[in-house]
Amino acid sequence: MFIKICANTNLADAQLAVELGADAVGFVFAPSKRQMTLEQAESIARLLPAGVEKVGVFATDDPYEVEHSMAASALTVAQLHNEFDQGMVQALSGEFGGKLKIIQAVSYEVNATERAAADARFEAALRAVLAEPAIWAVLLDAAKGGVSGGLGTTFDWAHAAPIVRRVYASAQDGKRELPKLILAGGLHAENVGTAIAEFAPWGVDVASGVEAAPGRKDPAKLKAFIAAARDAVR
Ligand SMILES: O=C(O)c1ccccc1NCC(=O)[C@H](O)[C@H](O)COP(=O)(O)O
Repeated sequence: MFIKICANTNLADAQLAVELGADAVGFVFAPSKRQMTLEQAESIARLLPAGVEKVGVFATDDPYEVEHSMAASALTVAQLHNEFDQGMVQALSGEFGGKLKIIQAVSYEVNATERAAADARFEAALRAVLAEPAIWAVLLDAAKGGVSGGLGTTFDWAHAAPIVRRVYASAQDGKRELPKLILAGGLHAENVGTAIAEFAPWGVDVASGVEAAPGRKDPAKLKAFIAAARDAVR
């Protein structure tokens, strides 16, 4: 199980996540109460072990902003947290010779007034992302009123999981490996086992559920989350 601890804002938290067994740590460049500058993230990322993925989280439609940040830093993965833009993803991937690991977020709207229409949009977005070979992983997250990222909100897993399974099954043509599935959205130590049982994801991601306050990790929550995620797949 790949475990990403997102929205780090200081070296001590990122190092603790790594010591406790996180596979990836994230830094948010998107507008957020946990927003970092590239320079701040870089000063942390370059002190972390080589095997740990250092994820930059962007919400921009400018591929050059992402390209510049990724090329000039110790970051190893770009997470695109805005709506999927195939042209941007292909341009970005092309700049790195197809070697850049790109995570694309796809959000499930929790406050939909028209559930069927929201489901159709979610399904179409997921289908489009899975069809794009430049995507390394898709991150499922919750959205409220079209806003997503670090909300600490879960979504209706029992409703969404069959949609996700169906889209993955129909995208599978046996010719290439599909983007990996990373589950996010309101996860914490007490619910991550259930979430893993529902979706059988390749990885899980958390921000709010391991915090003492926005941008500051709670060591006990962090430890419990990583242990619970690992236990769920033993
Ligand atoms: O974490 C943020 O504040 C954030 C803000 C804007 C865009 C993305 C953001 N985070 C990206 C992540 O990968 C989070 O871990 C993910 O959204 C889950 O967050 P949470 O529900 O708080 O665990």
